[in-house]
Amino acid sequence: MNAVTVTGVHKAFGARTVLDGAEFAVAEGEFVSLIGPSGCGKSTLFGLIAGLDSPDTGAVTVGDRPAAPGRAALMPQKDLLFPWRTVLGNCALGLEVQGVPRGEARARARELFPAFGLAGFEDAAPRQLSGGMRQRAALARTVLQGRKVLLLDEPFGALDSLTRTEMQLWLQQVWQRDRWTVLMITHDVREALLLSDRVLVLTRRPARICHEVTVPLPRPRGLDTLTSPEFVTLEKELVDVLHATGPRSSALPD
Ligand SMILES: Nc1ncnc2c1ncn2[C@@H]1O[C@H](COP(=O)(O)OP(=O)(O)OP(=O)(O)O)[C@@H](O)[C@H]1O
Repeated sequence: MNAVTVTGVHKAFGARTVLDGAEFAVAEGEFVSLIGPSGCGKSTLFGLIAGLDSPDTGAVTVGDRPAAPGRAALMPQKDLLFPWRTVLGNCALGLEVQGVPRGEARARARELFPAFGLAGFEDAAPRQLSGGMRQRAALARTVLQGRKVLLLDEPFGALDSLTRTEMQLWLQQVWQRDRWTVLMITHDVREALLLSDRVLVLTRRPARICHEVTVPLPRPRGLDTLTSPEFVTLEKELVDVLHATGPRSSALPD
């Protein structure tokens, strides 16, 4: 069974059509990246899969049921850690909102801290964390919600390139251990290829999927993967497709 199925989805906000026939499926345990021009509708698509909004026409299913809040866990672009809660309190928040008693929620969150590189920072305030640690905390909070599907909206977009590479390798490692189904939005072709089983390219707005790349590179992938001939060939293919999707950003007004 597919973990996510998007079928013939159209979505408009007023006169602005954002998605026009978006269609794809993600298998259980698969890591798929979405890449496309700025403003083309990627976050809108995530909102539909997270059940925060509905398509005008078409269907979105998560597992065997229509998308609805609580079926997929969304990690938004900004980490949204509450400054007045400790790191542990922030990570446990999703569980507490689901009604898990506070002590149990915190105990379950605490278990993740070593693998997420946060051990020793349980009682710290979010402002005491580095950018990479904040993103790992936000991801821990997302994972702790216990959903089968994770929607990661540019999780490393704000990080410097060294931290970003470290985080990519770390994410691959925890994903290989736990095999969540992941859909990740990124603007970074190398990040998409390094982490994904498949990369889907969206057109500029109104968006649909215009290209798909399967990434057959063996895992675990490391820094040497980035310079392998297979990787470089796929990178060129994706860059060429992205350039062909249109010269102007979809974020510009109509
Ligand atoms: N709730 C809304 N009401 C009106 N317009 C919206 C709404 N949400 C998104 N849009 C518009 O839909 C378009 C797509 O936005 P979206 O955030 O999905 O793009 P994106 O591909 O995720 O962008 P980026 O790559 O820059 O993050 C934009 O033109 C945006 O202004």
